[in-house]
Amino acid sequence: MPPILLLDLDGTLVDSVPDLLAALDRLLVPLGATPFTRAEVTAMVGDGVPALVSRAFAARAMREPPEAAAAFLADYTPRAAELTRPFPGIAAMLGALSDAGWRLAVCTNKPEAPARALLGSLGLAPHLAAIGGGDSFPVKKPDPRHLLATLEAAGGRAEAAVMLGDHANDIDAARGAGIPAIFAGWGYGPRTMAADAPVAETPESVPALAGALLTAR
Ligand SMILES: O=C(O)COP(=O)(O)O
Ligand SMILES: [Mg+2]
Repeated sequence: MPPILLLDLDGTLVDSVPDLLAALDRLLVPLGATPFTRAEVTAMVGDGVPALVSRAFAARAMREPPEAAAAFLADYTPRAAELTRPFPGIAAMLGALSDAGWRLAVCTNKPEAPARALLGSLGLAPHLAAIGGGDSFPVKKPDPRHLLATLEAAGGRAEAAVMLGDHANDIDAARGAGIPAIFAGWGYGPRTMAADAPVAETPESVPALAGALLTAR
């Protein structure tokens, strides 16, 4: 059984805020909202698309139409990779982990369709044994069962797994699943979200840190 690294997507593998911001502007500006800033949207990411859309309407003190999240998703999904790119060092990190014998899987609160579209467009999908989206299972992070279901889909076991993420949802889900976590210091979450998890300052430092967490178990 190879070790498996569970990877968060938004704010960990990719800088997706530019496309999320553009899609929010396409939805809300025609309704009268002022455009969003990067800092605003960065703070709204982490709990999936319905939460993102609700937070955006709330931030502009606007009533959210019932079909808003579905409209956002229909527009965003085919355009999720227009401005979104992997953070510097991510491709090399995935290559180094594969070379070191790690199996890789994405566990994201982003819905599965845009997650797959994005990972495919950016050429990252071939590295992955599974993609567990925010709507792939009945639960999502911080529920530990989202990690465990993704692990099962990837053919991994919690005893040989490590989680890498940039949000309290990632750290809490990993703790609940009994899986050691690494906090992505380059991502969107403030450092306080790391809680007691070790912080990787760069993707380059992840393979050694993940290896140390695995052998420390
Ligand atoms: O879509 C979100 O809000 C967060 O996605 P993530 O779990 O990949 O960070
Ligand atoms: Mg994230």
